[in-house]
Amino acid sequence: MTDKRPLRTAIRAARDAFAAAPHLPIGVDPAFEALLAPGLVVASYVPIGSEADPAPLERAATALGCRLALPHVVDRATPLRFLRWDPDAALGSGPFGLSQPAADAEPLSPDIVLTPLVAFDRALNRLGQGAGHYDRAFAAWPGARRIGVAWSVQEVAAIPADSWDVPLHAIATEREWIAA
Ligand SMILES: Nc1nc2c(c(=O)[nH]1)N(C=O)[C@@H](CNc1ccc(C(=O)N[C@@H](CCC(=O)O)C(=O)O)cc1)CN2
Ligand SMILES: Nc1ncnc2c1ncn2[C@@H]1O[C@H](COP(=O)(O)OP(=O)(O)OP(=O)(O)O)[C@@H](O)[C@H]1O
Repeated sequence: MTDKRPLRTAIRAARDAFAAAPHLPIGVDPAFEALLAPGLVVASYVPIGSEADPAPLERAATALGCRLALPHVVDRATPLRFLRWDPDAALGSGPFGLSQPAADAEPLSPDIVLTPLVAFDRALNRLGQGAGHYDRAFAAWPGARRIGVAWSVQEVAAIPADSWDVPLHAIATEREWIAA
């Protein structure tokens, strides 16, 4: 397996520089809206640092009657859970600087997973934080649509993929919707 750490370091730096300058928000493509329907569970995330902000996609989802969930993590080793998120409810603080619902919020099974990432390629491979939280969630909910959310500068020529890496169905950036 290739060492993914140098790539993470380089792309995090590019992401920090991008986010520090004026930029467009993440776009809401009609192909994303076409996935939405009343009652579906859309798992989103609260960005940390310079991560892409999925808020425009969350607004599209709630406008079309979807319910929102957020990941809840305990530590690197424990699989994440998706817990119900009422956008009016206060969030607590979790590990890694995360904001997340209280541990006793209702667990939900996601239909669509808005997925944070460090780097992506045009073959829809994704590189994450290295804890395997999303790779394990994708294995646990194979029926969910996996939508990466990223700034365009996070694109690389090719992600070194491992056997457990699960490709995304599409990626939303501030410039384009990338799908197979
Ligand atoms: N916003 C957000 N929420 C998320 C994730 C994520 O990547 N982004 N996760 C994705 O799995 C899960 C949390 N898992 C995480 C696992 C490891 C690290 C981590 O090692 N962070 C680095 C700093 C990263 C940076 O500088 O950008 C660290 O703490 O050293 C973060 C989150 C669920 N929620
Ligand atoms: N389905 C799985 N079941 C158990 N462990 C897994 C699974 N998928 C990945 N892992 C473990 O997670 C660890 C991290 O993997 P990797 O470096 O590919 O994470 P990543 O691409 O940064 O993704 P993530 O955002 O999901 O953390 C690896 O040690 C791997 O063994």
